[in-house]
Amino acid sequence: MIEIVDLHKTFGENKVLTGINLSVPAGSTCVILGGSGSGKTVLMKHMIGLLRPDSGQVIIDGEDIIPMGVQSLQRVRNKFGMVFQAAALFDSMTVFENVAFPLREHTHLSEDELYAKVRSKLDLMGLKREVESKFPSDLSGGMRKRVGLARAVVLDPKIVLYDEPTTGLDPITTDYVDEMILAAQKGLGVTSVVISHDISSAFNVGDQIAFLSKGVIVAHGPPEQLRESQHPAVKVFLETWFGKN
Ligand SMILES: Nc1ncnc2c1ncn2[C@@H]1O[C@H](COP(=O)(O)OP(=O)(O)OP(=O)(O)O)[C@@H](O)[C@H]1O
Repeated sequence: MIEIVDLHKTFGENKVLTGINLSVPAGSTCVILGGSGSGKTVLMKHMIGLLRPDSGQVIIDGEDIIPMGVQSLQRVRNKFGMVFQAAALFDSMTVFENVAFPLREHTHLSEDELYAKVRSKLDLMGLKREVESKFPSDLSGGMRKRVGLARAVVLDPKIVLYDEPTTGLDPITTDYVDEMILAAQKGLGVTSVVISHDISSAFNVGDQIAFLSKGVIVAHGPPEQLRESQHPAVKVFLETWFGKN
């Protein structure tokens, strides 16, 4: 579903990506793990065409998006749902209207159809009817995340990108969010890319983990395989978690 081929990106003197190769099969969840400033967000922005590389290819669902013009790029972007670190909900809208917003913008569904669609996504995220009329400020951080995720999948995207979905959350809420990511994968069959520096969460949700260090992916594979990696950057990073257990 996503194929990154020899991707390079430099900002001034700062060589951020120096030959990224990554393949994310349809229906799988790939976690991109790496330290602060290692280029995770820059890599994700290339996947939706928000940044243009110096060289390399970004192939989404069989199409290289790099040479694309604005219209074609927009068509490909419609295949994506995004979940940001801050849930980025509209504070002045109810939960229902937040989740309905992309449908009102991009479809011509009747109110009944729209309600059914919103309800099915809220169900998927375990959000009950009484939550629909609440405002984001009335919800806990974990609930806001779930509403954000319901909104991200309401247009039935093929791919969902999560930018540090568990940063700043307590361990129980983090587990909740992990479950929601898995629910979206299993319930909707989406392909997911999760940017994280949360090792526990990465091992919970990832079919594949790609470890980014100094502009390249130095280890990539199922979680158990990553744990065995002998790459020094991976070892040091994982020891901060597994070393304590
Ligand atoms: N638009 C930009 N212009 C110039 N430099 C940028 C730009 N975007 C990112 N960078 C630089 O690219 C590097 C990688 O940044 P990026 O945000 O991808 O890191 P990250 O791995 O997501 O880190 P974190 O986990 O802290 O969010 C940093 O040195 C950052 O300063």
